[in-house]
Amino acid sequence: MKPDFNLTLYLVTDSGMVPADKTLAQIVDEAIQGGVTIVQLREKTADTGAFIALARSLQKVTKNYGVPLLINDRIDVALAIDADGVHIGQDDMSLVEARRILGPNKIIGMSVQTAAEAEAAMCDGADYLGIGVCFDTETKQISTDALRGPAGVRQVWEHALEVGPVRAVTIGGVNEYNAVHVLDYTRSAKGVPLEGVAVVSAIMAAEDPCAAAKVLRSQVSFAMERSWASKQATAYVDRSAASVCQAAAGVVARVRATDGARPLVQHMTNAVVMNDCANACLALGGSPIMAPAAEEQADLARNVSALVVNIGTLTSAQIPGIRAAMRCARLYNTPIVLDPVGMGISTFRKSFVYEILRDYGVHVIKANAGEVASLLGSDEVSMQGVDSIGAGFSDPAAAVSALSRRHRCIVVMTGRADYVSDGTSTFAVRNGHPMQACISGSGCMVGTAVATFIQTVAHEDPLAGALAGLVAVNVAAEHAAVSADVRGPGTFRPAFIDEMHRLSDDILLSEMRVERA
Ligand SMILES: Nc1ncnc2c1ncn2[C@@H]1O[C@H](COP(=O)(O)OP(=O)(O)OP(=O)(O)O)[C@@H](O)[C@H]1O
Ligand SMILES: Cc1ncsc1CCO
Repeated sequence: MKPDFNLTLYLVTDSGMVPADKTLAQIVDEAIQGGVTIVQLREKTADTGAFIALARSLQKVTKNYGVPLLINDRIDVALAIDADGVHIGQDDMSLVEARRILGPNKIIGMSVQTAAEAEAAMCDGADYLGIGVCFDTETKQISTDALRGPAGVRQVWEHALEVGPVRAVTIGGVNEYNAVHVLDYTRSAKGVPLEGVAVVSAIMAAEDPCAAAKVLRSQVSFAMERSWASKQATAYVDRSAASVCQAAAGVVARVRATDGARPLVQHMTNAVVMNDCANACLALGGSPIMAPAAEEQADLARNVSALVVNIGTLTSAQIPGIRAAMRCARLYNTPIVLDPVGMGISTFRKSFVYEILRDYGVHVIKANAGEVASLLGSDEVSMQGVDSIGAGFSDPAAAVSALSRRHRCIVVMTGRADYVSDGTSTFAVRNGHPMQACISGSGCMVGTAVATFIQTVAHEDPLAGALAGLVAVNVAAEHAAVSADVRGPGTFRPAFIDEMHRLSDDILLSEMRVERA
């Protein structure tokens, strides 16, 4: 009988990464203790005799734990040690040939980069697919025509699911920082996840392979059981406006009730709005920090409740800090709110936003209509600098829900009317005041407010968290605009902060104007 196998955490070995004071077998032993569920021995240069000896030494370890051992490429080595199976690439022996030699009781996996390769491998009887290359690595460079990043992996995976029953992992640059993003992002439209991730250097090159495997295993479990994408998969609920408003008011009540335990909101934001966003965060019940240095992100990240990434005044000097902040946020599963300010105005901004969405992923995109159009690759809405101009989308609800589905995140689109979507439920929000458009940064403050509130429900109900932030700011603006001492934008600005400070969940619930879109 073919052995049972579990693809949750798949280790591919690399002898070149073994330090002088250890053996490959020791590393594999430690990695299995940390949670590796299947091992592939990959040796590109070893002579046959040495390869077989190494395979035997690993087999002692894997057998001890009941973990399957697969041999990369070399069917002869697999036969010599009676391994559990083989993993073959597109340039190796054909799958049909391998199956003929190994028989029905061995596991045969195959590397695929395209939908056509996946389909062919399935038709030839592959037991699982290794879909890659997810991210470029030193050991594997993606071929120029292959699809890049988690979006490309998702496309291959969705096609494979249409072909028939299939099991798969993704491989290429996956590590403890991006595993949850990769697994969330690659879920099929119907929510079916890959079974796990395959890693090389994240474990092989780790100082402590057992600890590295433990973190990776817990990240995979998080993606399977606790992340919002995992819940979306089981409970795709189309919600009523009343229920989501109630939930949003509840979020505001929770944040404002936590005396002394304010959520720490880390901002990598623009120089124009930094001060306003810090004060808005405080007024709403959060605790702001603007810490841009790459060097301090690891120290800070453990205590951060939410991260805002706003590219309004992006410079290349800021990029390493933003990358470090996002990496750390991902490790702790901290919600990330992206404000792609003015992204359409330059290739510089656009390519950084694409990098963010590909390499880290975000929990919320907060953008005006021009920025949403740019993200969708649509020319329906134009920008002038950082402002969206014109009448907006003819079907704004379709635009936000398409963007939400594409990036598996909540989308908040601001403007005269605002729209919020989780890809299944989409709402129009009719609060706010034209005076908001007369001050710079009112959209950035929405991003801050979303981050301040979303942390309490980040992976439970991010739609309610995002809505809470949006309506809190907009209802405060309505109050501020009519206060006696406001005579124009200059006096509106401090009154706006005052009203954020005075806000209560009762006021919000009675004044929210939210409807299904
Ligand atoms: N005419 C309007 N009526 C009501 N509310 C408005 C109006 N214009 C903007 N707003 C509100 O102002 C906030 C910011 O929206 P806007 O689309 O102007 O953001 P933005 O372009 O990102 O702003 P900025 O770049 O200055 O931060 C949202 O909460 C929105 O509801
Ligand atoms: C005016 C301006 N320019 C870059 S960022 C910013 C603030 C509003 O987004």
